[in-house]
Amino acid sequence: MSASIPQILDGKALAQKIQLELKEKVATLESKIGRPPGLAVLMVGDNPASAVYVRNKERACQKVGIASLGKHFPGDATQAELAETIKELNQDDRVDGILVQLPLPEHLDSISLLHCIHPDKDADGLHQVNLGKLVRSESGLRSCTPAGVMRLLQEYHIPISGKKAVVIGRSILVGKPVALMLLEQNATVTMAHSRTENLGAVCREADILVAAVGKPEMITRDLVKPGAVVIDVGINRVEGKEGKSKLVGDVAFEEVAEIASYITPVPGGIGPMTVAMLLSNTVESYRQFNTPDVD
Ligand SMILES: Nc1nc2c(c(=O)[nH]1)N[C@@H](CN(C=O)c1ccc(C(=O)N[C@@H](CCC(=O)O)C(=O)O)cc1)CN2
Repeated sequence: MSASIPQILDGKALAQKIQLELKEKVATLESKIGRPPGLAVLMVGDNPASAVYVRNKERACQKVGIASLGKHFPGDATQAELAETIKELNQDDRVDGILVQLPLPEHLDSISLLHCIHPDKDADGLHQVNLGKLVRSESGLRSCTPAGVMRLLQEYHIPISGKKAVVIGRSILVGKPVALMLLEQNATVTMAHSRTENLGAVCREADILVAAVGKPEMITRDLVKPGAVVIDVGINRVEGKEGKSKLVGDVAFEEVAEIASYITPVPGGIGPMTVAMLLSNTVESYRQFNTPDVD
């Protein structure tokens, strides 16, 4: 099946809708709980992209009524300093969600810091307990970008059960959890990566193709089955016209859009959904651990 007019999966619009719903939920819960939900984003150093994402998260928190209780550390902050701060935030009753903005400077061990976060406050869903729950299909906090992908597919009523899904990329942040979430919805999932032989043939099998490789416009038209649903998780800053920088995904959007049935844009696709799912996780922890009798 080929599709000449692909439907754009509008993550920006859906993220705004989710934020409005969360705002109402927070207003209702706050009157019962007596304080707003709190999210602590920990940022280390001055990575310019991270600074943009952290600012986006703080602005989104403000819109929804979540208190931003984050901290910005200098680039030479130590592992012990960060671990200590996370332990304090674990004990802080004003804080419902904690996240460590990635990537961290190279001298820090991100995995062991992620594991310092209490699993109930793990707004990023990257703690081993929450990843383990995902493996078992138990309810728990789910990582934000993969959860955003699934929510977008759900919103557009895209069938998943029985479909062939190919995920390119095997990171803990995106590739592995999104593959598990697609599997949970009964897709037949293949994970492709840098060592995959005949990547083109593997990709062309996909009814749902998720690109999470971090290589600008690597997925070209010849790698996509006509009629496929194409989800672009990549966010790459490249040089555009007149030396100005621009954002592109891992998918060559213009040419792939000619044959896809649905496609996510960059910007405006999965990026805003990541932030929406972070807020949703924070509000869910706030609700769950402060109103055990409220459904
Ligand atoms: N602890 C985490 N670190 C990182 C994550 C994560 O989920 N948890 N993901 C990415 C960055 N990220 C969130 O932190 C993120 C990336 C992009 C966007 C976004 O809204 N993008 C916009 C464009 C924004 C721009 O102008 O650059 C879009 O795609 O429309 C939000 C969050 C790595 N680190």
